[in-house]
Amino acid sequence: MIRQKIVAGNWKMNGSKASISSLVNGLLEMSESSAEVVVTPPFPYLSQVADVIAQQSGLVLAAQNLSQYEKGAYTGEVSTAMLTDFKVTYVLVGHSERRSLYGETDEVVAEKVKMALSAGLKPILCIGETLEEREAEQTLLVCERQVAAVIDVVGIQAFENIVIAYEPVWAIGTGLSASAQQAQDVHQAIRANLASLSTPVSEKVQILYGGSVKASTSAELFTMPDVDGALVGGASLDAKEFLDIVKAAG
Ligand SMILES: O=C(CO)COP(=O)(O)O
Repeated sequence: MIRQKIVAGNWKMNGSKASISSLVNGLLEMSESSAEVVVTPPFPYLSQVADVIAQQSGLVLAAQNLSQYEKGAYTGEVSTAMLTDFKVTYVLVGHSERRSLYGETDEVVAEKVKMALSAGLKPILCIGETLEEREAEQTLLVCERQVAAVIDVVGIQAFENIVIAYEPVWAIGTGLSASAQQAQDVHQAIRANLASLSTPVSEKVQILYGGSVKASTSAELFTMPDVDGALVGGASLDAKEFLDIVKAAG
C-alpha cells in the first residue's frame, strides 16, 4: 500500500515572534511536495503560525501537547477545544521529553490520545526506547507496551486516525541517528504487531522516524518501506535544512 509521507517539524521550546516569523516565511518557499508538511510551534505562537498558513496552503499545523481533561481548573494546561479553535490538525502525544521530564505514563498518554481523537485531532503517538532498554534488547518490548496501552483505551480501529512516531530516546538531540536499517527494523516490527490485530489498519498507519534526522541522512531513511516520514527536531528550526528533508521525501 502507498502511504503518504509526513515530514513534521517539532520546534520544541524554541523561537520568538520574530524568529518564528522568519522561519515560517522561509518555509513558504516550499516547492510542490507529495509529502504532508507539518509544523509544531510552541503554544504561544500557534495563532501567529495559523494566520500565515491559512493564506498559504501546503503547511499543516500541529501542537506539541494537550490536556487529557476537557476544561476547567487545570492551570497551565491547553485543551483540545483550544487547539481546534486554532485549526490545529495534529497533536504530538507522549513525546519522550513529556514522558521522562513531566512524568507522563503510558496511561496518561492513552487518555490524551483518546481526548485528541474525540475532538477530531490526529494524534502523533511518540514511542521509543532508551539506550539502556536497547542494550538490554527490550526495544520491541517497550514499543509494543507503549502502543498496547493506547490500544487498550481507544481500540485498534482508532489507529486509522493515529500516526506513530518511533523516536529512540538515545537518538533525540544527540546527533546519533538510528541507521536507516535500524529504523526500518523497528518500524516493520511495530507494523507486524499491529497486523496481528488488524491487517488493514497496520497497512494504513503511517510510522515516522524521529531522532537527529538531517537532510543528509533523510534520503536513505525514506527509501525504507516502513518509514513513512520523519519527526524532525533541531533540523526543523532551519528552513532550508527542513525543506531539504521535505524534498528528500518526494
Ligand atoms: O524529538 C525529536 C522530534 O520530536 C527529535 O529531535 P532531534 O531531531 O533534535 O533529535
